[in-house]
Amino acid sequence: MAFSASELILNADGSIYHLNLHPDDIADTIMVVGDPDRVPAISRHFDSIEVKKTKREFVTHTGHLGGRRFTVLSTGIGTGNIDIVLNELDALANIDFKTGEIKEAKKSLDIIRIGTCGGLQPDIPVDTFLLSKTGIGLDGLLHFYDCEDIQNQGLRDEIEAKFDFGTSGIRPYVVDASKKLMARFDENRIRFGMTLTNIGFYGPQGRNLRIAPRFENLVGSLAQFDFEGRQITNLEMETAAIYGLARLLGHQALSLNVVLANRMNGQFSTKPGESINRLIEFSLEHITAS
Ligand SMILES: O=P(O)(O)O[C@H]1O[C@H](CO)[C@@H](O)[C@H]1O
Ligand SMILES: O=c1cc[nH]c(=O)[nH]1
Repeated sequence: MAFSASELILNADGSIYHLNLHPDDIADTIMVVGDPDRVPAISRHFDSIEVKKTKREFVTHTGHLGGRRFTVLSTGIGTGNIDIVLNELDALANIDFKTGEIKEAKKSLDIIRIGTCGGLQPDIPVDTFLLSKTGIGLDGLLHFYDCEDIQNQGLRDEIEAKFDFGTSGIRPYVVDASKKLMARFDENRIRFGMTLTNIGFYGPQGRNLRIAPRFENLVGSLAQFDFEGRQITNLEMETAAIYGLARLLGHQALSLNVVLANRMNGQFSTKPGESINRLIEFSLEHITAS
């Protein structure tokens, strides 16, 4: 049955509502970044750029590099936007916009985040590259979907047992990265870790400028969590939702982040632009290797 106009929303030119893209505008490998300015910082490495489209914070460039087609797309900040981006990317890949029906043969996209984060462990210096083996979401997005079966349930149960979020209603969800994409980064220039995704940058990441966070020493207790020798390494605002929605929709996802803040020793990178450019070059080297 075809989707109604209120569910699969297309613009007058037939493009998808928020991303402003047509199905042909995206490649099968998509790099997602938070900051719209990071899109040209990546596409400047392409041999050619074929598509440039923008709507709100969603900037998309599609082009070729080393004979292969890639898309880079900005999500803006937060998991609310990830809900839009992942659902609309999947619609572009797997719904026929002419008939409004789901295609019989499904396409699986490779979705790779290239982002920034705060580090949680004292021995992970600023400017380190981190690959998220697992995303832990405290933001709640995934609970609006039937998500039990795709979770790392053992780790989720341990987190639920160790952290008491009281009557706040916060319920963690835990999803692993794509093993296929992770295998491309098996080398010692990037550290593998567990990433905690939350709904904000200040209180939800335990920062206290002028409003005291509800949970005292959230960052300290997250840093001390240990599950079979694995620790929570970093905090940011998208990874767990990307992992969860990608898995639910049948796509492969991986998140790579550079540490800009070390929350344990109070440091912030003195060269954030340079660090993110280094992560871009490192990521492209691996993403474009066949
Ligand atoms: O640099 P990006 O990719 O935006 O990622 C991080 O930076 C933003 C906060 O400053 C959040 O989106 C967080 O996840
Ligand atoms: O501390 C930080 C740094 C970058 N991005 C985040 O979400 N948190």
